[in-house]
Amino acid sequence: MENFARLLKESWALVEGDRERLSDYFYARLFLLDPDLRKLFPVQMRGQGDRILDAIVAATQAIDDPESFDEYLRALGRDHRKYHVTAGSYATMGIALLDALRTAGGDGWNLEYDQAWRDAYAAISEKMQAGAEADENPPFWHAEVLTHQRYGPDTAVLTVQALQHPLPYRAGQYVSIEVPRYHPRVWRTYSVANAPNDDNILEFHIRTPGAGWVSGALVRRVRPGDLLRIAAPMGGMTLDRASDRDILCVAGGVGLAPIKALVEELITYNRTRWVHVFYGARQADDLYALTGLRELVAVHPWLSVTPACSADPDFDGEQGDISDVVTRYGPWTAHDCFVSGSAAMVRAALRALAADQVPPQHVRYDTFGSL
Ligand SMILES: NC(=O)C1=CN([C@@H]2O[C@H](COP(=O)(O)OP(=O)(O)OC[C@H]3O[C@@H](n4cnc5c(N)ncnc54)[C@H](O)[C@@H]3O)[C@@H](O)[C@H]2O)C=CC1
Repeated sequence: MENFARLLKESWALVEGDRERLSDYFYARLFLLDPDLRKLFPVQMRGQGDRILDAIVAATQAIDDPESFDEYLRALGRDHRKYHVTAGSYATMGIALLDALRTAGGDGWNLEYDQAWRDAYAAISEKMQAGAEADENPPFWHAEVLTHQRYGPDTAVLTVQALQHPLPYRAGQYVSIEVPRYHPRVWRTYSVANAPNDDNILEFHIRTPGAGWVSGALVRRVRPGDLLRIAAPMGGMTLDRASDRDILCVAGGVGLAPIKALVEELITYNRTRWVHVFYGARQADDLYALTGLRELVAVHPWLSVTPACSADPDFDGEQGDISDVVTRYGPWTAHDCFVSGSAAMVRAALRALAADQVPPQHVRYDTFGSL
């Protein structure tokens, strides 16, 4: 296993510097092998396009962590049902991937690398297909936008109702969303911001300072009554109900979404665990969810919320990056910890918790594949 993981990492180092070229080769080869697959993908591929390749690469890099690997891949397989991929498409993707790696790797590529990727892809696609086959839910849900609230130019909170079938998920998980009216076949992942409920209503917090295709449409264009599509829930940032440790939550910006869902789940049963939420944003105006959190603090004695601003000297509260603020309140050694935000923020928070000697198995986070 060690040698296998080493070969994958070594060979990836050879090609990762030019991911764009790898991606171009992969899709060119894929559509040449099976032109029918082209219609499953967005019109515009580059940059904004599909992320299948990213997902495969993230999985191969995680292969030395078999436990998370298994559930991650099964969930990815369930999620990929939204593309209507068949066993045949998995095989074609494998051929395209190997061809692309060989071409991008050039003279540095060798037979050992080839075999390692072939084996890795076989293991990955087998688990993905097993996950997909075992799933009794539809490949995606149609969902109607019920409410849409803007907070400043870049942020929106929306609620949607999944139609026709219940959408089972756990607090802390994320789903991918398509806005067919504006960007057909482009899917992006977002954490669900509320706990599961009988009405099949899901809340999402979206922020995008740039144009961001799906996020841009969700913040600026979508209106109540519009239809979205939502694929299978994924992610392991969920509560361990058997644990009696107190809880630390660290959220940066709209990374608050899954944390809010976890707090809502705790409201349904928690009486004994102290829950500390650290909520960071750049400016006070970006703390869009603070009022709602304070309302919860007022009625749940076990809950505390500490907001902080990293670029607002006038803010009457904690100053600095949220990871530094958390450190000031530690140690967190005996807590279950949940971290959610940008990849850089998650990295900083993980470093802070490691310095506090928090055992890694007590820390949960989802990075959607990129840390
Ligand atoms: N499950 C998850 O992990 C989720 C993650 N997200 C991600 O959260 C991010 C939120 O973005 P915005 O709302 O624009 O927030 P942002 O990027 O403005 O960051 C908010 C706060 O996070 C902290 N932070 C940011 N970069 C940091 C760094 N390098 N080191 C230490 N602390 C840092 C600071 O306290 C900052 O004020 C997005 O990247 C989004 O994809 C969003 C939802 C769920």
